[in-house]
Amino acid sequence: MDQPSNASNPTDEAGPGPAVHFDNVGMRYGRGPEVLSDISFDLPRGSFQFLTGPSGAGKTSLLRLIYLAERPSRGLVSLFGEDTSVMERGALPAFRRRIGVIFQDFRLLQHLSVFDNVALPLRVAGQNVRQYGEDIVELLNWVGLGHRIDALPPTLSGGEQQRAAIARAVVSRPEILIADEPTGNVDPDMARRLLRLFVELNRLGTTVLIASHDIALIRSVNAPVLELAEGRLNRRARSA
Ligand SMILES: Nc1ncnc2c1ncn2[C@@H]1O[C@H](COP(=O)(O)OP(=O)(O)OP(=O)(O)O)[C@@H](O)[C@H]1O
Repeated sequence: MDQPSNASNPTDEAGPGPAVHFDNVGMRYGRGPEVLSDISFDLPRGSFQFLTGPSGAGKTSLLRLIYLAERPSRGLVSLFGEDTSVMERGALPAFRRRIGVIFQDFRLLQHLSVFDNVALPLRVAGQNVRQYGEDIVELLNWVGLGHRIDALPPTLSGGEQQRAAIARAVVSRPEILIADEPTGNVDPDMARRLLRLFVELNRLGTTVLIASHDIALIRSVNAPVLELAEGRLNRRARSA
């Protein structure tokens, strides 16, 4: 069984507070009903946790709150000890750059090659991509895309697009990685390989939260499981 760090493991930009803190959070879309209610949990810096629950339970909505794509309708969401409700709009892009996200719909830029999609977070951070060329190729080999480096996303299978999105999310070693069903389109062997990548990233200090329905995947790592049901959280130390 893989053993993530789950220890407080501050990064260079460590300040006070956990990587993610939710206190009594509620969320609704527009004027609709609450899709998340009374959500309280912490992701300590350097921890690794799963988020599970049936379809419609609110997993994606919770990840969207962490990524600052949505605001809570009540309660407190703080990142790295900062209350997100008082963050100025102009500060959001810099915060988002500290978070690697694997979306369910991948969100690759269709006109850029696999390599350039994966290099994008480094470019945005002002890094010299040439310097990282070999690392990017190595990462693409690890996720089984070594032969598709120059391909455009519309020519890739769903599983290949998902792996390119994963490589893009981890390439800059973000402080937080949130992943929405990151192994939903790959076979069990590749799922285990991708999980090893997340565990390794966690060992290097990244706080990881993975939303997944995949019980076998969850059981293969010794990590806490946050379980959502109808927008509310039941915490379990481990999956059953
Ligand atoms: N943009 C939206 N506008 C209105 N309601 C939404 C929106 N997105 C999600 N919802 C609703 O919020 C609830 C939680 O959805 P969410 O996508 O967060 O669940 P989930 O656990 O991620 O589901 P799945 O496992 O199927 O991806 C559902 O009732 C859903 O219909």
